[in-house]
Amino acid sequence: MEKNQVVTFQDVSFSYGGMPILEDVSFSIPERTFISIVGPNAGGKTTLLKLMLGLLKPSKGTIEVFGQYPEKARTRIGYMPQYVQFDPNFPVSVLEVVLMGRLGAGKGMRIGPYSKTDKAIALEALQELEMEKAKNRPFIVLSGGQRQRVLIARALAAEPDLLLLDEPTSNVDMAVETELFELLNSMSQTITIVVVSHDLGFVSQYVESVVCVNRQVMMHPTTAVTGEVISECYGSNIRMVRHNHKG
Ligand SMILES: Nc1ncnc2c1ncn2[C@@H]1O[C@H](COP(=O)(O)OP(=O)(O)OP(=O)(O)O)[C@@H](O)[C@H]1O
Repeated sequence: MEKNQVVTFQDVSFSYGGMPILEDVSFSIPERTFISIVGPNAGGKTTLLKLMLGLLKPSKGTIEVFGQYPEKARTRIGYMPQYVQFDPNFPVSVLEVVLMGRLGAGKGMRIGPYSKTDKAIALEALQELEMEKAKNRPFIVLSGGQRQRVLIARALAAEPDLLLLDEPTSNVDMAVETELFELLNSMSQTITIVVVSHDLGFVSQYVESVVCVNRQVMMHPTTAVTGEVISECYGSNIRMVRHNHKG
């Protein structure tokens, strides 16, 4: 059966001030897929996610998420940014960090105490990432990898239909990275997952398609990612790291 498109970019260009970052970008992401955005540093990967979230506006072209303007669809999106700062003088607990994911969930922003349902969903998300035992610990005392799991749990607590993760495994070891990608892979049976990664060799074992971002955007099924495609995406400055495929 033909899948619906969750994200559609049509002839999109974007500049920061006068500096062009993306030019005439057209691609779409079908529902219930697991894809990765790859490309060289400063190629525009984070910018692409911010456009999907409606945090940035294109200078040209149109973007639709779930058939709406991105900012209207935001309550259906879970987002884990690349960098998250927490004030060490404000020792928020792990559970409180995950509960923040409930603030934008459902019908829109709201202020007020968290409900029992919010707490149950936040705990479930922590369980999924095997971090429930740390729920009362201050977030700032966690290791980099543990923090990353908690931040993924926060994105999941929004019960998103589209999950955007910006370099979610940059601080975790290979075993945890593998576990996380297996979890994301199984979650992509029901929701759409987009992961920004530097490690094309690793993500190729899990994702169905890669979106190569380097001013232009090209989408390829993982099976069609050849050496030629890689050098087109990264230019000649690429050092490929080979990973052993499972099975
Ligand atoms: N707020 C901003 N103002 C001006 N320029 C910006 C801003 N944010 C990003 N840029 C520039 O836009 C370009 C693309 O940045 P972006 O963060 O999208 O790249 P990226 O592919 O995610 O990079 P990386 O792999 O290093 O995380 C870079 O040259 C960056 O310096």
